[in-house]
Amino acid sequence: MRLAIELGEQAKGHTGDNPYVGCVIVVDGRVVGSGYTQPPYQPHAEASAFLDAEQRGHEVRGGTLYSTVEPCCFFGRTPPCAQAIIDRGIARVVIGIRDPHPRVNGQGVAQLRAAGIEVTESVCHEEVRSYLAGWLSRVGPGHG
Ligand SMILES: Nc1c(N[C@@H]2O[C@H](COP(=O)(O)O)[C@@H](O)[C@H]2O)[nH]c(=O)[nH]c1=O
Repeated sequence: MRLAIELGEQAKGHTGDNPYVGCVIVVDGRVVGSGYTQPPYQPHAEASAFLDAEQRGHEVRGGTLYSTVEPCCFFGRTPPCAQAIIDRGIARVVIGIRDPHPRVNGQGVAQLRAAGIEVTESVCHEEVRSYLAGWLSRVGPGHG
């Protein structure tokens, strides 16, 4: 998760109204892909990490995906990350904080769990809240 936070920090200032999320995919104790949120209309952190793994020729099936923020679960400017995670056969998802967006806010986690994926929440959540403080203050107090 600390590596995901470092990656997310790299996107700060380049994601418009979106959170600057970082994502790392691990298979058998090895990082097989990683990424961070691209500018609006371009891949989210999870999609970037999947692309990275693909480009490096690494299999992600059965792996653990770490994301600083709960994966989105609706079609916005990009397709839903939760569905991509399910489709790719990820076995476990670890998140820092929930996405306070009214169309996500726990529904991304619920969708993953309904698909049989183990979800662990609130990992390094204080560090995540701290690096995302700018975005959290824009989306409102008490969120995440
Ligand atoms: N940047 C980011 C997320 N951002 C979230 O995605 C939603 C906006 O989607 P869109 O209009 O497609 O950009 C909104 O809920 C926002 O908080 N979600 C993620 O899974 N990963 C990411 O890297």
